[in-house]
Amino acid sequence: MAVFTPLSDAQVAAFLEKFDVGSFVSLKGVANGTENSTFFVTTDRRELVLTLFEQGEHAELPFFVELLDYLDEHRLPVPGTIHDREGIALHSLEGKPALLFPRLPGRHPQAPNLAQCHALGDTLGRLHVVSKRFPGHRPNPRDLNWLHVMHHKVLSYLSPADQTLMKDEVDDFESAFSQHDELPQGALHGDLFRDNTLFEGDQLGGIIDFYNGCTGDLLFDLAIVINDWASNDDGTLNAERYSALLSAYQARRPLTEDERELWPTMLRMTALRYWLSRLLVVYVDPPAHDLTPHDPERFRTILNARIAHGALPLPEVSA
Ligand SMILES: Nc1ncnc2c1ncn2[C@@H]1O[C@H](COP(=O)(O)OP(=O)(O)OP(=O)(O)O)[C@@H](O)[C@H]1O
Ligand SMILES: N[C@@H](CCO)C(=O)O
Repeated sequence: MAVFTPLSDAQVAAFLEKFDVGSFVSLKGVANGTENSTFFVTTDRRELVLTLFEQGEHAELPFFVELLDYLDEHRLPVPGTIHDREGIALHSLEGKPALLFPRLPGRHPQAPNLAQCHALGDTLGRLHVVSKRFPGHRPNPRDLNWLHVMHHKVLSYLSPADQTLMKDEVDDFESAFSQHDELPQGALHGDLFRDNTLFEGDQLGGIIDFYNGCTGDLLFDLAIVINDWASNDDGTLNAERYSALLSAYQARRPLTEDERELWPTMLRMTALRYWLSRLLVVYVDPPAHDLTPHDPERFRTILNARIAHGALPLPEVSA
């Protein structure tokens, strides 16, 4: 149950009075989610989501508000924050930072079909086109520097073969990236897994959970998406989902020559990023709550598959 800070109906009813969203009708804690307390709130006018921030750098919340509002203004399907009557989005409730959002329609796809992959590729391409001009700045906290520093913390928990695998990969990434100029930059979602999207049928109703949002290599975001959305159970790439997603993405933003060259490396680097972050949660910095952590093995499998088979060819960009 991902409600770490319970709220009463009366508290939420009083909170809503600051906003022009109608009167409180009901409140329901949201069971999924692992980081923040999330509630579905119904008023006599609309459906809302109330999020209390339980962890992380609260100083970074204004960045997330600006990013969500910027993307919402550019007609991306994201929950732009709801501002109160004085224009303020970020509030405090029960001593925790609090944000109010529209509730977006849809469900997380477990096994995305090709139309859903196409829809996600198209929207991510549009998002990256507009996010290049986003004025905010938050360096990617899970970039190669982070991998370099943090992988040392988990080595002692790994088999000798996995230690070698992880060290060799980080060396390879450093060597590959040092041979290229800076890749195209912009704002990233930073964690665009299936469970951070909402679909109604084949229609993408929303992209949520921007709390890994940052600025950096756009290719990093795309590689995270491909590893989660287009991997088979054995970690190999699923050619149909891969092609549907990347064709749609590249119709909006064709990859540059440097990005095409670094693509197989970026797929491996983002696989290792999740292998490592999940290992850190299991061994080094377990959360206070008892929710089951995500399985690190999944991303070791994906990494090994990328090493064994490389990336599939990128689809041709139609002129
Ligand atoms: N704007 C929204 N519209 C509809 N549903 C939402 C919205 N925001 C959050 N949710 C629902 O609440 C759940 C938890 O939200 P969120 O992913 O932001 O929480 P979290 O604790 O950061 O979780 P995670 O483990 O994914 O990091 C989502 O899986 C989704 O079902
Ligand atoms: N999407 C992340 C968890 C949330 O950051 C993972 O699958 O490890």
